Amino acid sequence: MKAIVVGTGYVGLVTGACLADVGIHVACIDIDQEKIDRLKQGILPIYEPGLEEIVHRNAEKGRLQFSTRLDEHIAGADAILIAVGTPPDEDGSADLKHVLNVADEIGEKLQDYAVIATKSTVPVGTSLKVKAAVEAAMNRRGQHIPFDVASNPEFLKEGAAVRDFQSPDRVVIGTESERARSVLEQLYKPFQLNRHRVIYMDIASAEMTKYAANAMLATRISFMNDIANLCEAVGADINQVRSGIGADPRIGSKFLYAGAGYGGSCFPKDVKALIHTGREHGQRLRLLEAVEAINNDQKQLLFKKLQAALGKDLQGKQIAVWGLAFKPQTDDVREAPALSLIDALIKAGAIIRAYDPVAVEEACKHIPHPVTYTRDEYEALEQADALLLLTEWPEFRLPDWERVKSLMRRPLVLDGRNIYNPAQLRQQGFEYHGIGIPLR
Ligand SMILES: NC(=O)c1ccc[n+]([C@@H]2O[C@H](COP(=O)([O-])OP(=O)(O)OC[C@H]3O[C@@H](n4cnc5c(N)ncnc54)[C@H](O)[C@@H]3O)[C@@H](O)[C@H]2O)c1
Ligand SMILES: O=c1ccn([C@@H]2O[C@H](COP(=O)(O)OP(=O)(O)O[C@H]3O[C@H](CO)[C@@H](O)[C@H](O)[C@H]3O)[C@@H](O)[C@H]2O)c(=O)[nH]1
Repeated sequence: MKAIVVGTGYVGLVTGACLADVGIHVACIDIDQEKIDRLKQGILPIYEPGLEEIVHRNAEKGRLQFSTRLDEHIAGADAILIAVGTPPDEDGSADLKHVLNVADEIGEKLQDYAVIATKSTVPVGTSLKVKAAVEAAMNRRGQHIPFDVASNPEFLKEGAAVRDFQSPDRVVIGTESERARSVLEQLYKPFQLNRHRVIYMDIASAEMTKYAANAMLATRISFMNDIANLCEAVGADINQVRSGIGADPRIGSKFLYAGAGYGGSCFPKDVKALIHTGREHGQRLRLLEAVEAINNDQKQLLFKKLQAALGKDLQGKQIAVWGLAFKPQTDDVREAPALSLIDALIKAGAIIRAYDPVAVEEACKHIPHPVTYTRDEYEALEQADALLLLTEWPEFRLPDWERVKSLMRRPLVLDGRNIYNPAQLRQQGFEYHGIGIPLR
């Protein structure tokens, strides 16, 4: 089989590499010449556990190619997967220009039958727009090559992307064509070894499934953050409450962690886009409006906690930040709580020393302010008035607390991911604040 993946970012590169790894011939296409040149030299644009080895192995075998030229690879492709970005437009809607540009290019270059499947997260109706754009481009060149469109949303999580792709909970395929269904069935067949389910549905439902899944997960997080803040006010402990409710199989124990708010390239943008779709159709999604508002507040919660502990004026205060990525095991800082918090702190006159095991390079691109990035977590603590833990990297879990205390000016710990034991830290002389953890 031969597949083309257009867009070689988090989704495209993981998809291309994992498909090549089961023997499919894959060409990963991107418009970013530098990204493609580096990939050809074996340099990956992202940090994702396990990915580099798969890319290198399959590139060496010649099964995985990288190019900016769709026309040079399109002949004989059974499936063309669109995996370009769909960033939020000014009004919150998903910007489809990259997806439709790709559709247009496919229409110009297609030589024989292929299934054109959209893996990007796109609003209901986009696959039909893709179809129309491909047809329009073919009309312009006066040729009619048969093709089908399908919606094939991706559910991988960053930091566990390879595992999620190779062993998915489900693969959703939305198509109205038997031929397309059979091509995509073949494409994903090698992964059925991993007990996953392929769920077929109509195109609109597949497109909606992706947004509904992310919106549901974001809702759980905002719900827990709201309850956490109440726990703190009434003297209850969100961690104990989480264990208590998560034991009910109707609720389940996953995705119930209170914290400094959800970030990443998906939840914030997809919740926004779904709210926008609702408005467009006269169906206000009031629950999701609240989910978004709670999350925006939650991202500033540690700022308020810091002011409560150190006083309103943060001018000249030295703040150590542990973790910049929006979650562990990734270098992605898009919409990371660390970004908005550092912005607010610097505007308030605070001085930041930050450490992250892999995300510093990305953070530098996104944080316009002067921040001192340190070589390890201890260096960030020198003369600090407070430590903010923002990403639960494994290496932050068991620090040498005596050393931490000796380096800091004031032993104040604000744990934005609830990874530390409050009683133990308080016993060791720290002032500890978590999210939804009683003050004493
Ligand atoms: N990142 C995730 O964890 C994740 C998971 C599931 C779904 N998604 C969705 O998948 C889509 C892609 O997300 P991502 O994080 O991989 O994006 P990304 O920004 O990492 O990568 C997108 C790539 O597309 C390329 N591109 C843009 N226009 C192009 C064109 N016309 N031709 C060829 N390449 C082009 C860009 O240069 C970039 O390399 C989005 O819709 C996102 O919502 C993302
Ligand atoms: O209990 C939890 C779980 C997660 N988070 C936060 O939620 C954000 C998103 O985490 P996660 O979902 O693990 O990462 P993503 O890589 O953004 O993955 C989500 O977004 C992808 C893109 O659409 C989907 O494919 C995935 O299924 C979906 O989990 C991060 O900031 C986490 O810190 C919490 O605060 N509490």
